[in-house]
Amino acid sequence: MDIVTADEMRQLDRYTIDKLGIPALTLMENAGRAVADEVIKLCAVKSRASHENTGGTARDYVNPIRAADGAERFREQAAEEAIQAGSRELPYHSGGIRVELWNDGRRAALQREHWYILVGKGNNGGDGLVAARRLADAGLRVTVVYAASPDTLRGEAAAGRDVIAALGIPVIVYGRDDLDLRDATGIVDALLGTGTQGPPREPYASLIREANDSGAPIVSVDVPSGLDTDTGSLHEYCIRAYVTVCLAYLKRGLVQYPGAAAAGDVVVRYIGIPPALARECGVQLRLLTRDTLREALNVDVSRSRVPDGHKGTYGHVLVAAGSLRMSGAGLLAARAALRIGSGLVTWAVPEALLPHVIGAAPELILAAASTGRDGEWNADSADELLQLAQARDVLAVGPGLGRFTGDTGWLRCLWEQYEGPLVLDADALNILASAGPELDGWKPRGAGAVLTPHPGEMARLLGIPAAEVQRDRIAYARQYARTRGVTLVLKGARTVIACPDGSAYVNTTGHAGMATGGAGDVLTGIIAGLLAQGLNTSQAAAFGVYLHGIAGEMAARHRQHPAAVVAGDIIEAL
Ligand SMILES: NC(=O)C1=CN([C@@H]2O[C@H](COP(=O)(O)OP(=O)(O)OC[C@H]3O[C@@H](n4cnc5c(N)ncnc54)[C@H](O)[C@@H]3O)[C@@H](O)[C@H]2O)[C@@H](O)CC1
Ligand SMILES: [K+]
Repeated sequence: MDIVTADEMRQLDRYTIDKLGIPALTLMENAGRAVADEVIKLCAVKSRASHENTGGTARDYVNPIRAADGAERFREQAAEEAIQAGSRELPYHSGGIRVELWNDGRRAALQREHWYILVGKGNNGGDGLVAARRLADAGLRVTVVYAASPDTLRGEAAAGRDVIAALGIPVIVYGRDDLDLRDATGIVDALLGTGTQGPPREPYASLIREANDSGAPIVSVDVPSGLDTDTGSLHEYCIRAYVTVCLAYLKRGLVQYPGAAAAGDVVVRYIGIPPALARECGVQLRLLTRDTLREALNVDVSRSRVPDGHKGTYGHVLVAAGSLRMSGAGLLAARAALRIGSGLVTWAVPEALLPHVIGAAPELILAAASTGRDGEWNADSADELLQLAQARDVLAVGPGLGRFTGDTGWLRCLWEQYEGPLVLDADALNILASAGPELDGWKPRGAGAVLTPHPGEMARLLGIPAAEVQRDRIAYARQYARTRGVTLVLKGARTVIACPDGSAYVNTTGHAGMATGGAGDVLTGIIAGLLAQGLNTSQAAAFGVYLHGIAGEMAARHRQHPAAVVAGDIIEAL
């Protein structure tokens, strides 16, 4: 699934209308139909909820986990339906008549619904007007609320306005007529879409506040009004949607927090814009799903092993991590590299640490590196590590490393002289950050490097505040990956994987329970282990992040609560 900016969406709209000749009105009709479909589905959930459990809300019946990885689940569900629809078994051949209008049983429930359709003056409002008409046809009570005088609507939206008037659907003009949303059983937010410029101005801001305060479930058209479509940050006034019906392609703001939370469940609907168009037009950002891994990244997600393989077939990882005070970080990374299927894993530690870790994981090969002051790492160990690394397929550096005198030169030596792929995490990233502009003089790496910063480390790498990184995670991750020629994994909810060629992926697996000490060290080990098994840096980073999240989900099920998950559980779930 492709993810676009508002600007890219406008270009794709224009191309579809001007070059392919699909009329704008057709796109708008499809968009409005998609919105009306979701409203009717929501009404069905609500009526089932009140039937099954008086006092329950619709929210109780929608699995909240869907919000976290909803897009993929929805897609899988759609695929299942498509397979069923394509079944070769013919359902009947009686020559009977099937009437596919609104079925009467459902109509009775729908007649109890009163939905307010909040309409802005652009095309987002136009989509809302189509939805209003279709919902009225389905039997719902519908009131259209214009944010601005209906005379200001133009083009297709104006055509929608005229149909609403001709049908006699009740209309309120905000500011001119009284609005009371207390009897709303639901609200469609068609105020602002991808054409939004800056924070919502009046009267949009007040309408957004009133809609949120009403407590009625809100279905947003395309994006919640008040969301920054390109970054996922929220303006002061922003709709809190129950469902967002996103049109044609996912928008960036819907897949990054806090926008992802404001959007509720996101449903992406086809409206007539060819799905392949985004990629043909150069869009390089995708949601990370099994399909993406298979099709865009060419990853064998079934992880098949050759029947006559031996441990050499699956690679040898060298992990340089852990110190006297933080030996566990190195152990977690090394164990994860084993559990993901590496043939062999060597864990290198300062000599002083070695006696303490013997036997910690009998499957590991241990190697001693020369020890510095207080038993920590020493800059002299670079040559020893290079020696060890020569016979190994990947070098992972950083978890629990600590800082030491001469560490910049030490890391530069590994960066420039080790010929295999590198994975850098934690203190290795802090060393990079402190190298500052000196980095420009480091030789580019042939075999590539994967950097796995959390927002704080990313902020240090860029020399900007962490809050600024979080404001536009996708842009910062891509910019760094391109300029430094590395694969960058920006961790956090909805991890971003940015590749040196400009392509990038947004992950949806995992959960907030994985915000626990050592989870990042496990990810480092997973990525290193996948590299050792022959994946390239983009494949290993993307597949590693995806699997790490799935393992976290499995661990949460096993522990019966996300908060109970610890890093070691993620390794066991692998
Ligand atoms: N042909 C197309 O371009 C299609 C567009 N579609 C819909 O159209 C939307 C984009 O439509 P538009 O480009 O007309 O833009 P919008 O409908 O998102 O909003 C633009 C309108 O809002 C006003 N506005 C912008 N920023 C504002 C702010 N901060 N406060 C108050 N008012 C503000 C502008 O003056 C303009 O009138 C999409 O999100 C989608 O819902 C769909 O109908 C599919 C086809
Ligand atoms: K909207």
